[in-house]
Amino acid sequence: MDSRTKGKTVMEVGGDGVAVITLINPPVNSLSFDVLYNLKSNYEEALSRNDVKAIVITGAKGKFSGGFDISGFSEIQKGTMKEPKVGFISIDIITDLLEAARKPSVAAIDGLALGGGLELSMACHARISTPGAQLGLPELQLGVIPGFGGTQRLPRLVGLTKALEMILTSKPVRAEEGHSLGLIDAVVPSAELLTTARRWALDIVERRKPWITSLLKTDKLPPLGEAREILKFARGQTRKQAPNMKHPLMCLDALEMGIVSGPRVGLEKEAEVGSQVISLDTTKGLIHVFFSQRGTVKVPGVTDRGLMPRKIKKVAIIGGGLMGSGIATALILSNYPVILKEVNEKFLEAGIGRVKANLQSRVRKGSMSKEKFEKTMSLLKGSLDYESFRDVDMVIEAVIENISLKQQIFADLEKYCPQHCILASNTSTIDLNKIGERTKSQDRIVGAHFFSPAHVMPLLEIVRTNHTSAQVIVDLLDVGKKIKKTPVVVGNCTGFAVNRMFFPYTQAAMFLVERGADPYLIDSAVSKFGMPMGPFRLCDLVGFGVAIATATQFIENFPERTYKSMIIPLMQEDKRAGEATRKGFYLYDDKRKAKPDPELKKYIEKARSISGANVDPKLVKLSEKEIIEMTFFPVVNEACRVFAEGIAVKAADLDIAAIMGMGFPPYRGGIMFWADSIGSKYIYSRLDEWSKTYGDFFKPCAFLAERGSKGAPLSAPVEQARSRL
Ligand SMILES: CCC[C@H](O)CC(=O)SCCNC(=O)CCNC(=O)[C@H](O)C(C)(C)COP(=O)([O-])OP(=O)([O-])OC[C@H]1O[C@@H](n2cnc3c(N)ncnc32)[C@H](O)[C@@H]1OP(=O)([O-])[O-]
Repeated sequence: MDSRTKGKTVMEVGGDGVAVITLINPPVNSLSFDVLYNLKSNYEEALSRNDVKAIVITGAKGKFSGGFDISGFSEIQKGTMKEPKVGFISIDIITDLLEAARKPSVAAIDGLALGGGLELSMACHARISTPGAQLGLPELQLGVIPGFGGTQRLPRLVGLTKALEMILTSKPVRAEEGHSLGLIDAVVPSAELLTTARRWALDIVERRKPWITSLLKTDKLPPLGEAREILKFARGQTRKQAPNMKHPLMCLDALEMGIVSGPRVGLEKEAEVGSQVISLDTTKGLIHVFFSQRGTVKVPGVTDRGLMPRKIKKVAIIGGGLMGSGIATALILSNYPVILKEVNEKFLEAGIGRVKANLQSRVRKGSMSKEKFEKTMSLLKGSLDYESFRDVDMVIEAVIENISLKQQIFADLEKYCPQHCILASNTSTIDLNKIGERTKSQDRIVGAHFFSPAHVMPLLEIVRTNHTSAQVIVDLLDVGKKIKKTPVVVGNCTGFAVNRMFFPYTQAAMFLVERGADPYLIDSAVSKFGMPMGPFRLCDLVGFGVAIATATQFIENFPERTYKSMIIPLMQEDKRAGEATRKGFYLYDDKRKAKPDPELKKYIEKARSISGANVDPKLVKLSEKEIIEMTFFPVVNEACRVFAEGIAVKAADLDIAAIMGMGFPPYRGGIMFWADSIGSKYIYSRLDEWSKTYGDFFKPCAFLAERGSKGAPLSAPVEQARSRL
């Protein structure tokens, strides 16, 4: 392969008259323009050769194709690549050359056919797949739409309702389901895939199998009136679930056009819309997230040293509380044998009970069988001492945030665990150097910061100190992957990356309320912006105990920029501590439904009188845009500090940390990406102005001041960061 080209296809013509075209573009045989143009010329050759009767398309190394090369979208967005004529790939090549050819084609699908990969296969005249292969159109998840004919062919092959489900949820189906849906013609073992596909192709030539043109099928489509109703419902749902995104509705437009005016017009509409969506801001954000998420496991100086992860055969967890039991659940779900240690029988029983309950809820929902439940639970053993720790490869401490307790635990661990054992702490705020102060094992001490509930939340902050060895990080990255978490490697400091960003967010909200802003309007504006809930609803959910404990750590460590509000402590004093007590910023009914509480005013007024703050008429009447700026620009400011200090190595890691740890909307690309879309100059000027009026909480950090003064992007690499790593 030429080093400048991205992928290719090769064609081999067999003595049976079947030309096998193989897509080759590791690792997932994505359809780059090079692959697509190669495919076109192979196809033209196959059609012109007299010794070719039929064509089979397949992918190299057990994968059909992961779809269009997503980096192509980024290049089109940046203007470094020119988009081909609208419809050139989907109409000229895939429809007019491939599907309308006078020689039949069969797709031989191994492993996966996603996005453009599945679309290419749907233009073939039959599809043979191996068991378990994944088939899907996940384009909406990336902010684009199925643009190689998927909006037209999928409903014609599987019916409108199923096609909408697959497209709108971006979820793939397995080959077996694909077979029952009519998407796949036969499922055969891997070893028989090519021979079956070849034979099938020749059978089509000989008219022993039907020659099906997916685009012209109509039998699975509902009558027009019914189709319109189904689409209307889908639009309503989409508007509700993704109110800030245009591309899903644009995708539905293309789909509807094909049903109402015929597939050719539908294809044209799809091509037109497909080209338009590439430049949407939300699409830019989602594509950035796709690559950033995969980039978190690439840690300079760690993962580029050729280290192989060691096998972790057994894990011990200390503490069976909410976090410890959640972590244990995540591990046994991925087949790691786990020892759960507690201080007494009662706590141990409660911890194991929590793990059980976590799994039972899966059984209740039907996502886990009873047998699997028993098998998974059998991986968990309880313990009251360290004797069983003698052969563990990793320990995760998850006890309460108490430094001396943690120091004692780590000193004990050093005595009982084998020399190679990784000693991890799930602390969310405490300095890891302090935790390991009483050991000589600093090189194997690392933070494994999970988010609650640990078996559900997708993020794992891996915290390294100056002493943590690269091998330990590589090992933990591997565990993270196996338990299906997105790991982000960060440096050691109070709050690490996520909690440091979270803190100014809630503080800004408290500040605004003390100055007269309406908390419910703040929550509503923040939810509309795309957060799963506003800061006040979130405080209620997390509970005021946690909020106060975190605040204490921040006040101690960053006093100069902490806004000290008494609202939460005052409510806590009155035993309203959030959702668990049914009262916090909201009142909660039996079904945990939140409703505003007029009594809240009383606490706000009291807090205001303690802090000496005055109602500020300007802040009482903030627009939604201003609310977003005043709550999120302080977050950007803190993210800049985290980046400048080298706590995060890449700005993109902070984007992922914000999305997966805080719930920042992915279609805004993450905190730094979003900030850059607004511009450092503007953010700096707003914070600077507020800091002059309202104090140091808003004061822009030196990094932001420097970049803001030049209007430079905040996400550009830090040249000489005072790296703590
Ligand atoms: C006009 C166009 C119309 C068309 O309808 C649009 C599309 O098809 S849109 C596309 C619709 N398709 C999709 O949305 C599918 C997107 N992909 C996936 O969902 C998963 O990657 C997949 C399930 C395939 C493999 O999961 P896994 O085994 O956990 O592995 P992994 O996830 O870690 O990825 C390994 C490496 O492959 C890379 N890479 C992967 N796919 C692509 C791609 N299409 N392109 C480029 N690169 C891609 C990925 O970046 C990573 O690179 P690196 O340098 O090693 O970091």
